[in-house]
Amino acid sequence: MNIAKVIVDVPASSINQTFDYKIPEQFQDILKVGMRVIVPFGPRKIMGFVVGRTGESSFDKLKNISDVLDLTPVLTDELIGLGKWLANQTLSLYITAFQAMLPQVMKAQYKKELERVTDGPLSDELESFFAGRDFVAYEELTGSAVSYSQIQKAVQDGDVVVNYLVKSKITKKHVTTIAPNHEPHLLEEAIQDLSKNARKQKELLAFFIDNQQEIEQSVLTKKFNTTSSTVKTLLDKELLKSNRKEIYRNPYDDKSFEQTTALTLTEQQQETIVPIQEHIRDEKHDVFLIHGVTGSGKTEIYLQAIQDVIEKGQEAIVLVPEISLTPQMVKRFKGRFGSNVAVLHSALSNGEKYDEWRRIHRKEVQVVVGARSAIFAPFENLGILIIDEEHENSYKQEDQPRYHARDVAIFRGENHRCPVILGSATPTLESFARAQKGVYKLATLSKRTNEKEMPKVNIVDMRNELHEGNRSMFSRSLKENIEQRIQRGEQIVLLLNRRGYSTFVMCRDCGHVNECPHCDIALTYHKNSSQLKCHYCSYEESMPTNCPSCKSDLIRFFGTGTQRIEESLTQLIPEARIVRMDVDTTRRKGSHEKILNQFADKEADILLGTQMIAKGLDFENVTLVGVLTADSMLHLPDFRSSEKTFQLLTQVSGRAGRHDLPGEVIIQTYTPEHYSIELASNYDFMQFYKNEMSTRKTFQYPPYVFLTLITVSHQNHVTVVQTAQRIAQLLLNNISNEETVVLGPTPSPIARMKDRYRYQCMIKYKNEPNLRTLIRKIIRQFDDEVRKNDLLITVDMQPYQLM
Ligand SMILES: Nc1ncnc2c1ncn2[C@@H]1O[C@H](COP(=O)(O)OP(=O)(O)OP(=O)(O)O)[C@@H](O)[C@H]1O
Ligand SMILES: [Zn+2]
Ligand SMILES: [Zn+2]
Repeated sequence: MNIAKVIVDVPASSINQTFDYKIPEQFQDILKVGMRVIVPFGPRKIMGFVVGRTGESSFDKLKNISDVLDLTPVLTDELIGLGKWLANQTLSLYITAFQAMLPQVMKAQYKKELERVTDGPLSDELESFFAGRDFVAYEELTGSAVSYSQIQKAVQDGDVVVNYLVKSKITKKHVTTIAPNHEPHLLEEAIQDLSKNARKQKELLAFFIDNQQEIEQSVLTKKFNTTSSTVKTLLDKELLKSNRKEIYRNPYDDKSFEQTTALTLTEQQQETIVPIQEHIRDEKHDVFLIHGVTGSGKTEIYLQAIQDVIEKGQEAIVLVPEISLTPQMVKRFKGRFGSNVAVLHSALSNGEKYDEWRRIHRKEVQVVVGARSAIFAPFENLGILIIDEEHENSYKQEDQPRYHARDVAIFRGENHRCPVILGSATPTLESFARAQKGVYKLATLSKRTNEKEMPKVNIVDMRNELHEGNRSMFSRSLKENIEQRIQRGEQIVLLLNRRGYSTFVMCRDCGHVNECPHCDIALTYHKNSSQLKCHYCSYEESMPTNCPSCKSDLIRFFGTGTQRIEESLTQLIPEARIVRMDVDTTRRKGSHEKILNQFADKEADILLGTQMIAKGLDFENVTLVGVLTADSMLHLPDFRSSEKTFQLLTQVSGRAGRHDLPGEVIIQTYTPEHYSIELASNYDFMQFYKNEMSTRKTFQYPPYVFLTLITVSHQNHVTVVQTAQRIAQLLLNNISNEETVVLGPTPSPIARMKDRYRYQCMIKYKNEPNLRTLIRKIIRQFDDEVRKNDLLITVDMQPYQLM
């Protein structure tokens, strides 16, 4: 078995297969499947994953593995299988799938360097380039006096060689600790011997006479307001000793979480958890959909099911949407399971993510709570997988591999023979339809745990407000209610539904709109910097004073940003204390938490924000929720826009009256008669489900059909159109079912992005078993153009973002 099968780090479909390498003598005992290795590939050395070992190969003249990067496998057998499945499901490359399962820092970095291998003289330019060094980074060539042809010649002559290096980015964090090296009485003597001037040295020694334990060097120097050189002097004299050790970057101080214990479950919770517990006990797989209203105690069910799993010695993965990975959610898991929990989300630094991953990899924790990619946690004995807020779009990755975490969870649940739990107050139509058919097991929690009524929802028709002369963003009723709550010392959550909205700049005379020169989209106005920015390609320009088209100075910005709402709210209700939460105010690390703490400490009356305030938050003093414009999302070119509106309104309403004080919700809208708004105000999920299902049936959208989206992009408009047409034709000629529909090619909703034109084809089908094979075959025909001509073809087997 001295041959390794390796998936190499070359992202090209022609290389998407295993390559055989000989395992040299010195690695034969240590090399295991799932480890990363360095292998020669053409003239280069690159990273690869070992996915198998074998005794024979159909190739002779195998090259040797150059080096082994890991001491223990980073991919388990299960994850290797999962990676292959994922690549096939999403039509991506094996290497891309494997890399998606590991922390970012484990991706290899490649570097080229030039090495001087002759002692003899080189040309003058080369001598001064090497300047006495044997190795020089390849990048230094640019800007030097040496031409590429000179280098080429030196390489041909054998004077210089090009080395290809594989570097791993991984950094481990170390701390240095200091401890006394002698008994206290000896330190006492040492103090006597020190010169008068060595005041700091004496202080340090005196400290260690009383404290025999080790202390971090940085803590020590800070405590005595001194530098590391003082410490070094004492180390040199061997009075103190130092120790360097590796530590984990732990973004959470586990001790600071108040411990909680299991609550006595309500009757509905009990009915829900029993079958889940049976599945855990019997090691049986099934998917459970918990449809539970906001505040019905879904999280408590997760916690108690996980407790069972832990006691069995097994492991649990919990996915929560990125934006609800708030300190509140983390607190609930850390509060119950303490340091047995690893947390993975995007606000962590790459180093922190890597350290959390290693705690999982080394089996130092049994629970991981995280965003989408935490579904790949390298546990080997899973007892449960949970996806909270299963309707959230962030579970779908919008980049290769374009997977949905729900599918991965179910795949792993089958592997490990354990239950998968999907929870939501507003399940997706897809999941709910499966539960109705009995594919998933449905559990319903219709009541809040405290038996409180759901907050009453009032709809305000903003057209009436306009008729009666109120042109502000705030209806009279919302204004009065806000004032009343402030007087009572209660708090308010205000949601600005900003999707599909932006603050764009338009000329009032000629209607000119400032657009990005590289993308087909209006620029967004940013007040702080007085800049216009593109949200797709980060192009910027300063706010013009005159219209670029007609020179009029009546150029103004339109639309509604949270910042503007805050300003007009302050004018309207001067006594209101407002905290704002949106992408601008939460960019810095920790700011999210700071804003929420401020609000929890009642330093503000109003929490004003975008989607990110709609879920997960639980503040007992919030008695009013206001939605400023419920319909801004309804008219987007997306068949899910009604569903998303219903979900958002239901979620945000759930923030009110969660505790003793009764809650109320005010929804402002221009289309009060729309069923998703009306039914959300009655918390009528079932009716919404029925209405929406019949719409989907009429227009043939999921869950009645499957969709596949193929997008083509290129700088040249003609190339894009022709390629898209050819793809559409090939699809039409080869599909097997006459019910299958190929739509397009049509320009994508954003028809140009970053100077690239975009066209798309949509395939709607019920039964097309060979579609993946067919698409792979079609795309392979464009391989050359993709490689040489910078053509881009992307396939999404389960599109969510139709923009
Ligand atoms: N059995 C119980 N007895 C008493 N209180 C409970 C019980 N279960 C949950 N709670 C409390 O009820 C509140 C709501 O529960 P939880 O947050 O678990 O609900 P949820 O369904 O996850 O809510 P949401 O979907 O709105 O986030 C929490 O404050 C929780 O501590
Ligand atoms: Zn103009
Ligand atoms: Zn742009």
